[in-house]
Amino acid sequence: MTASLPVMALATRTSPLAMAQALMVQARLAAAHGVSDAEAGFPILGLVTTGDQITDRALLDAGGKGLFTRELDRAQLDGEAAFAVHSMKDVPTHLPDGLELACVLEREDPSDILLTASGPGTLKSLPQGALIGTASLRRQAQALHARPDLQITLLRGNVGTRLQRLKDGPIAATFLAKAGLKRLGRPEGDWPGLDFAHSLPAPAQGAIGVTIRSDDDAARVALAPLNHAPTALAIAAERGVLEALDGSCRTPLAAHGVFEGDTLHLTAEVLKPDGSQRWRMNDTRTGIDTVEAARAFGLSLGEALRKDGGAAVEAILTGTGS
Ligand SMILES: NCc1[nH]cc(CCC(=O)O)c1CC(=O)O
Repeated sequence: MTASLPVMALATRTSPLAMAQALMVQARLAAAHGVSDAEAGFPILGLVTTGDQITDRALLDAGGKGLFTRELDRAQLDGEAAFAVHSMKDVPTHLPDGLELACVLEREDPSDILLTASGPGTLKSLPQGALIGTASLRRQAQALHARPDLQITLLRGNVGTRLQRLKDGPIAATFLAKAGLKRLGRPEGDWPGLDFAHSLPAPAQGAIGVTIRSDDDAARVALAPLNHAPTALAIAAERGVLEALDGSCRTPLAAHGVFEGDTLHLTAEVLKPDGSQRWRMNDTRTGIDTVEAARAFGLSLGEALRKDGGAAVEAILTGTGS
């Protein structure tokens, strides 16, 4: 490379996890293009998003999609940043006009872990009636499906805050994505992940993506060596499930895709928020090699699940169910 590469900024949220992820992308860009001063070639632009400023209520009550992405989108469209680095789990299925997903890094372990003050927990190991802190409808519903005796309360905040809350009581446990803990270099990142039988991850959990402006060919070319095709295809399928089943982030749903050889295995699930019912389906496809084909696979599995769930699932999707 490429003394000719223009300086291209990376927009990111300012949370410790978002910053760690932006630094990963920055380092990989610098390595891929032989840039010795990564921060000079690919400076990081930290932005506070609407979602970051909401701490006192469940995100689902805050309204609107893309609470964690809007300000990053704007920075890209305004030309302040060539790239925005995202946890793909937080990115709405439809990007704003003028932006596109240009690269997805190889996925980290997508599983959830159950954090307790005394170490790794499992849904089975929790005491009768234990109080779980979470802001995630999916995790709430999955926990209650496995353990109807559990109690749920709202808990948000970074890992340190949450650990302190667990120590203070009365909250016994909280769920976190293993990928985030690993990227923060926390020892809990090496704890065993929860079994997908009860704790199927959110669509795209564990995957980092980078968006660009659709007209920015230099940015697209710069990112190409960072893309991991099996991850990009797996999360496109998972996000297809999301697209078929949810417009609102108010649906407890999970999806996981993984390749075995050239066969993509996809599992999708919807639950009642109170965990009293769960619908799960899986399917496989061979030879999927475009994001469009992967999305179509996900859409079809999501639609099949929707059909299978009938009026009960429809009531959950429209928010009229319990
Ligand atoms: N909802 C916030 C969020 N978005 C992405 C991650 C973790 C990292 C990832 O999934 O890539 C987290 C934290 C968590 O759920 O524990």
